[in-house]
Amino acid sequence: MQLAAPVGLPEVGETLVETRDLSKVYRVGDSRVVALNHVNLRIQRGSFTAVVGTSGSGKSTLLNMLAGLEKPTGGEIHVAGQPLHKFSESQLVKYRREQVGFIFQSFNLLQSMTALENVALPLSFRGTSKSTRLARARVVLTQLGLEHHMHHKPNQLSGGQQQRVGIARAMAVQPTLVFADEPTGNLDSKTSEETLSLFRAVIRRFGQTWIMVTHDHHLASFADTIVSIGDGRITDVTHTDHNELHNPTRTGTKVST
Ligand SMILES: Nc1ncnc2c1ncn2[C@@H]1O[C@H](COP(=O)(O)OP(=O)(O)OP(=O)(O)O)[C@@H](O)[C@H]1O
Repeated sequence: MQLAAPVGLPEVGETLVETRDLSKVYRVGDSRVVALNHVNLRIQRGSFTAVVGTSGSGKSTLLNMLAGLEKPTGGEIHVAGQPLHKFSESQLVKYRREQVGFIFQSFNLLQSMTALENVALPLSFRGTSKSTRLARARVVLTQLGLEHHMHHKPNQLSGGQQQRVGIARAMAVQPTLVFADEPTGNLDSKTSEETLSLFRAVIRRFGQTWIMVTHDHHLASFADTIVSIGDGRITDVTHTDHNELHNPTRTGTKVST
Protein backbone atom coordinates (compact mmCIF):
# COMPACT_ATOMS: atom_id res chain seq x y z
CA MET A 1 0.00 0.00 0.00
CA GLN A 2 1.35 3.40 -1.03
CA LEU A 3 0.33 6.84 0.16
CA ALA A 4 -1.42 8.47 -2.79
CA ALA A 5 -0.40 11.98 -3.79
CA PRO A 6 -2.95 14.57 -2.62
CA VAL A 7 -5.31 15.70 -5.34
CA GLY A 8 -6.33 19.25 -6.15
CA LEU A 9 -3.20 20.83 -4.70
CA PRO A 10 -0.82 23.17 -6.49
CA GLU A 11 2.41 21.62 -7.78
CA VAL A 12 5.41 21.42 -5.47
CA GLY A 13 7.10 24.83 -5.55
CA GLU A 14 3.90 26.75 -6.30
CA THR A 15 2.16 28.95 -3.73
CA LEU A 16 0.05 26.89 -1.33
CA VAL A 17 -0.58 29.45 1.42
CA GLU A 18 -0.95 33.17 1.01
CA THR A 19 -1.89 35.80 3.55
CA ARG A 20 -2.83 39.34 2.58
CA ASP A 21 -2.72 42.01 5.26
CA LEU A 22 -3.59 39.36 7.83
CA SER A 23 -4.40 40.96 11.16
CA LYS A 24 -5.59 39.80 14.55
CA VAL A 25 -6.60 42.17 17.30
CA TYR A 26 -7.61 40.81 20.70
CA ARG A 27 -9.75 42.89 23.00
CA VAL A 28 -8.93 42.55 26.66
CA GLY A 29 -11.25 44.75 28.73
CA ASP A 30 -10.89 48.23 27.29
CA SER A 31 -7.54 47.61 25.65
CA ARG A 32 -6.61 46.20 22.26
CA VAL A 33 -3.72 43.78 21.69
CA VAL A 34 -2.49 43.77 18.10
CA ALA A 35 -1.17 40.20 17.82
CA LEU A 36 -0.78 40.25 14.01
CA ASN A 37 -0.37 43.45 12.07
CA HIS A 38 -0.84 43.26 8.27
CA VAL A 39 1.12 40.09 7.66
CA ASN A 40 1.82 39.27 4.01
CA LEU A 41 3.29 35.83 3.54
CA ARG A 42 3.55 33.19 0.83
CA ILE A 43 4.42 29.56 1.47
CA GLN A 44 5.24 27.14 -1.33
CA ARG A 45 3.91 23.63 -1.47
CA GLY A 46 6.62 21.15 -0.48
CA SER A 47 8.51 23.62 1.72
CA PHE A 48 9.48 23.63 5.37
CA THR A 49 9.00 27.02 7.00
CA ALA A 50 10.10 28.01 10.48
CA VAL A 51 8.44 30.97 12.17
CA VAL A 52 10.75 32.48 14.79
CA GLY A 53 10.31 35.30 17.25
CA THR A 54 10.44 36.17 20.90
CA SER A 55 7.66 35.40 23.35
CA GLY A 56 4.53 37.37 22.54
CA SER A 57 5.65 38.24 18.99
CA GLY A 58 2.62 36.57 17.38
CA LYS A 59 3.97 33.18 16.28
CA SER A 60 1.21 31.06 17.78
CA THR A 61 -1.44 33.50 16.62
CA LEU A 62 -0.18 33.19 13.03
CA LEU A 63 -0.11 29.40 13.28
CA ASN A 64 -3.61 29.31 14.78
CA MET A 65 -4.97 31.43 11.93
CA LEU A 66 -3.38 29.27 9.23
CA ALA A 67 -4.57 26.11 10.95
CA GLY A 68 -8.14 27.40 11.08
CA LEU A 69 -8.21 27.41 14.88
CA GLU A 70 -8.97 31.12 15.12
CA LYS A 71 -10.45 33.68 12.77
CA PRO A 72 -8.61 36.81 11.69
CA THR A 73 -10.01 40.24 12.47
CA GLY A 74 -8.69 41.59 9.16
CA GLY A 75 -7.10 40.51 5.90
CA GLU A 76 -7.18 37.28 3.95
CA ILE A 77 -5.84 33.73 4.16
CA HIS A 78 -5.84 31.47 1.11
CA VAL A 79 -4.85 27.81 1.39
CA ALA A 80 -4.79 25.85 -1.86
CA GLY A 81 -7.15 28.45 -3.32
CA GLN A 82 -9.63 28.25 -0.43
CA PRO A 83 -10.51 31.55 1.30
CA LEU A 84 -10.12 30.51 4.93
CA HIS A 85 -11.00 34.00 6.19
CA LYS A 86 -14.51 33.51 4.78
CA PHE A 87 -15.05 30.03 6.20
CA SER A 88 -17.88 29.32 8.63
CA GLU A 89 -17.11 27.48 11.88
CA SER A 90 -18.28 24.17 10.40
CA GLN A 91 -16.13 24.67 7.29
CA LEU A 92 -13.15 25.35 9.56
CA VAL A 93 -13.85 22.15 11.52
CA LYS A 94 -13.86 20.19 8.25
CA TYR A 95 -10.67 21.96 7.08
CA ARG A 96 -8.87 21.09 10.33
CA ARG A 97 -10.04 17.50 10.30
CA GLU A 98 -9.29 16.77 6.66
CA GLN A 99 -6.47 19.05 5.63
CA VAL A 100 -4.39 19.84 8.67
CA GLY A 101 -1.94 17.78 10.68
CA PHE A 102 -0.62 18.87 14.08
CA ILE A 103 2.58 17.92 15.84
CA PHE A 104 2.77 18.82 19.51
CA GLN A 105 5.61 19.51 21.90
CA SER A 106 4.12 17.09 24.41
CA PHE A 107 3.46 14.45 21.69
CA ASN A 108 -0.22 14.16 22.80
CA LEU A 109 -0.29 10.40 22.29
CA LEU A 110 -2.97 8.33 24.00
CA GLN A 111 -1.13 6.29 26.62
CA SER A 112 -3.58 3.38 26.56
CA MET A 113 -3.11 2.84 22.81
CA THR A 114 -0.23 1.33 20.86
CA ALA A 115 1.77 3.34 18.35
CA LEU A 116 -0.24 1.69 15.56
CA GLU A 117 -3.60 2.57 17.17
CA ASN A 118 -2.48 6.15 17.87
CA VAL A 119 -1.52 6.67 14.23
CA ALA A 120 -4.72 5.05 12.92
CA LEU A 121 -7.00 7.06 15.24
CA PRO A 122 -7.38 10.33 13.24
CA LEU A 123 -8.52 8.31 10.22
CA SER A 124 -11.50 7.00 12.18
CA PHE A 125 -12.87 10.57 12.31
CA ARG A 126 -13.01 10.45 8.52
CA GLY A 127 -14.95 7.24 8.40
CA THR A 128 -12.05 5.18 6.98
CA SER A 129 -12.56 1.43 7.52
CA LYS A 130 -10.56 -0.22 10.30
CA SER A 131 -8.52 -2.42 7.96
CA THR A 132 -7.57 0.58 5.78
CA ARG A 133 -6.74 2.65 8.87
CA LEU A 134 -4.39 0.03 10.25
CA ALA A 135 -2.81 -0.64 6.84
CA ARG A 136 -2.16 3.08 6.32
CA ALA A 137 -0.75 3.43 9.85
CA ARG A 138 1.60 0.47 9.26
CA VAL A 139 2.91 2.06 6.04
CA VAL A 140 3.60 5.41 7.68
CA LEU A 141 5.21 3.93 10.79
CA THR A 142 7.45 1.76 8.62
CA GLN A 143 8.47 4.79 6.57
CA LEU A 144 9.50 6.49 9.80
CA GLY A 145 11.62 3.54 10.91
CA LEU A 146 9.21 2.32 13.60
CA GLU A 147 8.31 -1.05 12.07
CA HIS A 148 9.55 -2.84 15.21
CA HIS A 149 7.73 -0.53 17.62
CA MET A 150 4.17 -0.58 16.25
CA HIS A 151 2.75 -2.50 19.19
CA HIS A 152 4.55 -0.48 21.85
CA LYS A 153 2.63 1.93 24.02
CA PRO A 154 4.01 5.48 24.38
CA ASN A 155 5.64 4.78 27.78
CA GLN A 156 7.61 1.97 26.14
CA LEU A 157 9.15 4.38 23.63
CA SER A 158 11.89 7.02 23.90
CA GLY A 159 10.99 10.71 23.53
CA GLY A 160 12.34 10.77 19.96
CA GLN A 161 10.37 7.63 19.07
CA GLN A 162 7.21 9.12 20.58
CA GLN A 163 7.67 12.24 18.48
CA ARG A 164 8.09 10.03 15.39
CA VAL A 165 4.75 8.40 16.25
CA GLY A 166 3.36 11.95 16.48
CA ILE A 167 4.78 12.71 13.02
CA ALA A 168 3.29 9.46 11.65
CA ARG A 169 -0.10 10.36 13.13
CA ALA A 170 -0.01 13.78 11.46
CA MET A 171 1.04 12.24 8.13
CA ALA A 172 -1.49 9.40 8.10
CA VAL A 173 -4.33 11.71 7.06
CA GLN A 174 -2.21 13.04 4.15
CA PRO A 175 -2.75 16.63 5.22
CA THR A 176 -2.38 19.65 2.98
CA LEU A 177 -0.44 21.39 5.75
CA VAL A 178 1.33 20.20 8.88
CA PHE A 179 1.78 22.55 11.83
CA ALA A 180 4.33 21.99 14.55
CA ASP A 181 4.46 24.27 17.62
CA GLU A 182 7.84 23.92 19.38
CA PRO A 183 7.85 20.23 18.35
CA THR A 184 11.19 19.42 19.93
CA GLY A 185 10.67 21.35 23.16
CA ASN A 186 10.70 18.13 25.19
CA LEU A 187 13.68 16.52 23.43
CA ASP A 188 17.43 16.82 24.10
CA SER A 189 19.48 18.74 21.55
CA LYS A 190 20.78 15.67 19.66
CA THR A 191 17.31 14.11 19.37
CA SER A 192 15.89 17.51 18.38
CA GLU A 193 18.34 17.76 15.49
CA GLU A 194 17.61 14.17 14.42
CA THR A 195 13.88 14.89 14.53
CA LEU A 196 14.24 18.02 12.40
CA SER A 197 16.40 16.16 9.87
CA LEU A 198 13.62 13.60 9.73
CA PHE A 199 11.06 16.39 9.17
CA ARG A 200 13.09 17.52 6.20
CA ALA A 201 13.34 14.02 4.74
CA VAL A 202 9.59 13.43 5.13
CA ILE A 203 8.75 16.79 3.56
CA ARG A 204 11.00 16.10 0.56
CA ARG A 205 9.82 12.56 0.08
CA PHE A 206 6.09 13.27 0.25
CA GLY A 207 6.01 16.82 -1.13
CA GLN A 208 4.38 17.94 2.12
CA THR A 209 4.27 21.46 3.47
CA TRP A 210 5.23 22.04 7.08
CA ILE A 211 5.16 25.15 9.22
CA MET A 212 7.00 25.07 12.53
CA VAL A 213 6.96 27.64 15.29
CA THR A 214 10.08 27.91 17.43
CA HIS A 215 12.02 30.44 19.45
CA ASP A 216 15.28 28.53 18.73
CA HIS A 217 17.21 29.99 15.78
CA HIS A 218 19.49 26.95 15.49
CA LEU A 219 16.52 24.60 15.10
CA ALA A 220 14.89 27.04 12.68
CA SER A 221 17.97 26.73 10.45
CA PHE A 222 16.83 23.19 9.54
CA ALA A 223 13.90 24.72 7.64
CA ASP A 224 13.99 25.93 4.02
CA THR A 225 12.69 29.35 4.93
CA ILE A 226 12.90 31.26 8.20
CA VAL A 227 10.20 33.85 8.77
CA SER A 228 11.08 36.20 11.64
CA ILE A 229 8.23 37.92 13.41
CA GLY A 230 8.28 40.76 15.93
CA ASP A 231 5.40 42.73 17.40
CA GLY A 232 2.98 40.99 15.04
CA ARG A 233 4.88 41.96 11.90
CA ILE A 234 7.18 40.02 9.62
CA THR A 235 10.63 41.52 10.08
CA ASP A 236 12.69 39.21 7.87
CA VAL A 237 12.41 36.23 5.50
CA THR A 238 15.55 34.16 4.93
CA HIS A 239 15.86 31.25 2.52
CA THR A 240 18.43 28.83 3.91
CA ASP A 241 21.10 26.94 1.98
CA HIS A 242 19.07 23.75 1.72
CA ASN A 243 16.03 25.46 0.22
CA GLU A 244 15.99 23.53 -3.04
CA LEU A 245 12.66 25.04 -4.12
CA HIS A 246 13.87 28.58 -3.87
CA ASN A 247 17.56 28.06 -4.59
CA PRO A 248 18.12 25.40 -7.22
CA THR A 249 21.81 26.24 -7.02
CA ARG A 250 21.64 25.77 -3.21
CA THR A 251 23.10 29.15 -2.40
CA GLY A 252 21.59 30.87 0.62
CA THR A 253 19.80 34.14 -0.02
CA LYS A 254 18.30 36.73 2.19
CA VAL A 255 15.14 38.46 1.08
CA SER A 256 14.23 41.72 2.72
CA THR A 257 10.57 42.44 3.31
N1 LIG B 1 -6.63 34.99 23.48
C1 LIG B 1 -5.91 36.09 23.63
N2 LIG B 1 -6.44 37.18 24.21
C2 LIG B 1 -5.74 38.31 24.35
N3 LIG B 1 -4.47 38.46 23.94
C3 LIG B 1 -3.87 37.41 23.37
C4 LIG B 1 -4.55 36.18 23.18
N4 LIG B 1 -3.71 35.32 22.57
C5 LIG B 1 -2.55 35.98 22.38
N5 LIG B 1 -2.64 37.24 22.86
C6 LIG B 1 -1.61 38.28 22.80
O1 LIG B 1 -1.18 38.39 21.46
C7 LIG B 1 0.22 38.59 21.39
C8 LIG B 1 0.85 37.47 20.55
O2 LIG B 1 0.70 36.24 21.27
P1 LIG B 1 1.23 34.84 20.70
O3 LIG B 1 0.75 33.78 21.62
O4 LIG B 1 0.88 34.74 19.27
O5 LIG B 1 2.82 35.01 20.82
P2 LIG B 1 3.98 33.93 20.63
O6 LIG B 1 5.01 34.57 19.79
O7 LIG B 1 3.41 32.64 20.17
O8 LIG B 1 4.51 33.78 22.13
P3 LIG B 1 5.13 32.50 22.89
O9 LIG B 1 6.44 32.19 22.22
O10 LIG B 1 5.30 33.00 24.30
O11 LIG B 1 4.13 31.39 22.78
C9 LIG B 1 0.72 38.63 22.83
O12 LIG B 1 0.80 39.99 23.22
C10 LIG B 1 -0.37 37.92 23.59
O13 LIG B 1 -0.43 38.39 24.92
